[in-house]
Order: sequence, then C-alpha cells, then structure tokens
Amino acid sequence: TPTASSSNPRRVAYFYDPDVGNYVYYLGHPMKPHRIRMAHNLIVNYGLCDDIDETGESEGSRSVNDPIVQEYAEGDGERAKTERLTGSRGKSMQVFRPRRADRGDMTKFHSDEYIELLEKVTPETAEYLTGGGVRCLIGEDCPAFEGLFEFCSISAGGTIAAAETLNSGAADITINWAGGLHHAKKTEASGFCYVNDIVLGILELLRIHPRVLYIDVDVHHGDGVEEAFYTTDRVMTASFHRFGEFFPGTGDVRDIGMKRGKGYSINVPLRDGIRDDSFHSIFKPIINSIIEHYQPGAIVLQMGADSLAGDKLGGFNLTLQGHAECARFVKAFGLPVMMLGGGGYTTKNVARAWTYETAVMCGKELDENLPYNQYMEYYGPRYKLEVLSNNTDDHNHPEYLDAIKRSVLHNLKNLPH
Ligand SMILES: CN1CC(C(=O)N[C@@H](CCCCCC(O)(O)c2ccon2)c2nc(-c3ccccc3F)c[nH]2)C1
Ligand SMILES: [Zn+2]
Repeated sequence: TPTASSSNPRRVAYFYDPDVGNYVYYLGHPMKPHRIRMAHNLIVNYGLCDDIDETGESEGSRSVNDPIVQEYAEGDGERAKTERLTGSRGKSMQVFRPRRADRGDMTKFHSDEYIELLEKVTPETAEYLTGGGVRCLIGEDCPAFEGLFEFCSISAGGTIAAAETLNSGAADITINWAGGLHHAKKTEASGFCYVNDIVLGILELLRIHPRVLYIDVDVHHGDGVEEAFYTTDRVMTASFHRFGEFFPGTGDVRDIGMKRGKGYSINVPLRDGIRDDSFHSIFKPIINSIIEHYQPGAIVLQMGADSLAGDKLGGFNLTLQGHAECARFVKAFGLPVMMLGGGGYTTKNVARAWTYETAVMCGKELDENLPYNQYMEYYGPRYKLEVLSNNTDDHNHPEYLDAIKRSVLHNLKNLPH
C-alpha cells in the first residue's frame, strides 16, 4: 500500500458507533455523549463520509468479497474481521463501526477488580459497591449511569481499532471522537473518565513502534496518560493545559518523568484566557523540538474541545481555526496519527470543532455555512462553522510563556537517550 508523504492525500479511517449518543451521565452533568452524535451528523451532512446505521451497514458499504475488504480483514487483528467496511467511493474517508472492547482488552491496563466493578455497578448499587463513592471516585464527577460499561466499551473499542488500523498500514490517520478519556486511572475513575482508551490505544501502537508521542490539547491536564507512562522512554507525553486552581491540579512544568522516563513527560501549564497566537507561539516550537529530538514512529493527538473559547468549563479563548491548527500542524509531519476526542462542554462548538478537524485530516475545505442536519437548531442564530474568540483577558503574559517555553526546550535538548 502506498505510503502517503505529508503532501499527497492521507488515507483516513473514522470510527463511530451509532449508540454512543444515547448514554446520559445524569441530567445537568456537563459531559454529554450526545455531542459525538451531533459531530457525526454534521460530518455526514458535509459529505465527508457515508452514514452508518445500527447494523454497521451504509449505502456505500462494500460486499465482503471486495478486494479491499479482504486486504483490510487479512491485514488486521480479529477485531477487523467483525467489521463491515463502508469504504464508499468518492467520500473523503472510510467509516467503521468498531468492535466493542471487552474486559480482556481493558485489563491490559486496568486492574481486574476495577473492571469487574465497572461491569456490575448500577445507579442503585453504586453507593454500596463503591463504599460511598470513595474507593473508585464514582459520584459527582463519575456517576454510575445506565449502560456505563457499554459506553466504556464503545469508547475504548474505537481507540483500540483505530490503533490496530494504523498498525496494519490500512490508513495513515485514524479518528475516534468517542475516545480521549485521559483522566481514567488503573484502578479508579476520575474526571468523567472510567476506562483510559488512550493508554489502551498507545499499548497497541507500542507493539509496532519503539516510540510513540502523545499530545494533549484538552484544557485539563492529561494526568491518566502521563501517569501510565511516567517511568518509560517509549512514550513521550506532552500536555498543554490550564494550571492553577483548576482540575486536576497536576501538570506542573517541573514534572518531567522519572527513572527511564525522566525527560519524557512534558507539561505546559497555562493561565486562563489564552488566545490562538499565544497558544501557537508555545505549541509549535515545542512540538517541533519534540519531533526533532524524540523522532516518534506514531502520534496520538487528544483534541479535547474544552480549550475552545466559550467552553462551559474551560476558560481558554481559542477559535475554531486556532484549535484546529494544532491538528493541521501535527498532520504536516507526515507521521501516522491517531486523533481522539476528550472534553468539550459547549456541545454545539464541540460538534463544530470535531467536524472541522475531521475535514482538516481529510484535506477537505468546508463551506462556512452549515449544511442542513439533524441538529440544525443547536447552531443558531448564525448557523456557521465558526467559534469566535471573546474579549476576556489573556492572563498569559509573554514573559510567563517565554519562561515556560525556555524551560521545556532546555529539557528537550538534554534528553538522556
Ligand atoms: C472534588 N471536586 C470535584 C472535582 C472537580 O473539580 N471536577 C471537575 C472535573 C473536570 C473533568 C474534565 C474532564 C475532561 O474534560 O478533561 C475530559 C473528559 C473526557 O476527556 N477529558 C469538574 N467537575 C465539574 C462538574 C461535575 C458535575 C456537575 C457539574 C460540574 F461542573 C466541573 N468540573 C474536584
Ligand atoms: Zn477537559
């Protein structure tokens, strides 16, 4: 299969399960899985891919004896075999309904007891099973909701399938907007995250690649992924996040990894109000230096949309273009990329951002006027593909950003091996 250089078109595989939008944390909880269905509907109505229905069929689906079906199926783990390819002609990318992760997949990182708890906890039994919500943090942030384990299986199944697809060489870029749940720990839920799909996907990539780079632009620190790989040099984690009186509180610039991992965790702590230009002035030089010094074989990019201006929880001031520029910049290195979702609490803007960023990876331009879609009323009154910055203060003074940048670049120059 032809390898794509950074110039010619990249083969994009996109993973989506039509059930994902049905899960609800609880009324009033900021995390709304419905946002993923909104993004999918916009992606389909912009014509970037065919839709996929409950059976995984779509009008563009191929018959099982179609050569590419055989190639895809043979080239990959058994997960692919259950897959119906919907590689439709003329669309910019292929959409797949991923196999759901099972406890065997999940316990590649998480403890047996923790996954056993996730499988059996219900809203009714949560209090009792979690010792009052303390042992596994199942409570305000991480409630036990109806279908919790299925939701985790869909999220993790998508990211594992996306990693397998990159490993098989069947695509250059893979996308799972239901993934990116970066706070989940080995034995406990945290920050709306229960199963760390990112860690599971990176473990899959490590079967092929000696070095994997993880980049996190969610407004919250990617603590679960950093912790999982804190003492190894086989994964470099780089998180750009709001820091100071903000959840989860970790991610200080001085936290750089330990043991063989010393120097392989990068934290870029930022203040609220950061705008496109100041964000890029620190993001681009750091990513350039990381790629130069670390030379990863593959990149995992968590595109949490709560770093957009106007997010309910975030406090940053990035525009749609500014947020998407991170994906565009990473794509240009021409390395295999797995792009994942994450946070994002102003749901109409989450759908806008992830639709736009899907198009960026496909190399497609989108009309700024939204196409008619199932959730059109959410996008009023302008019905545009835009997220504009506001006039809140940027508390990231240039000398602050410069000091952080110098500290990070200095550490990168001195990587031990
Ligand atoms: C004990 N105190 C509560 C803890 C706390 O402040 N938790 C953060 C959690 C924010 C999680 C952000 C998740 C994420 O965006 O990073 C994400 C989600 C998926 O991938 N990434 C938070 N919870 C809320 C929240 C929770 C329930 C209801 C309303 C809320 F505002 C807002 N922010 C401390
Ligand atoms: Zn977040």
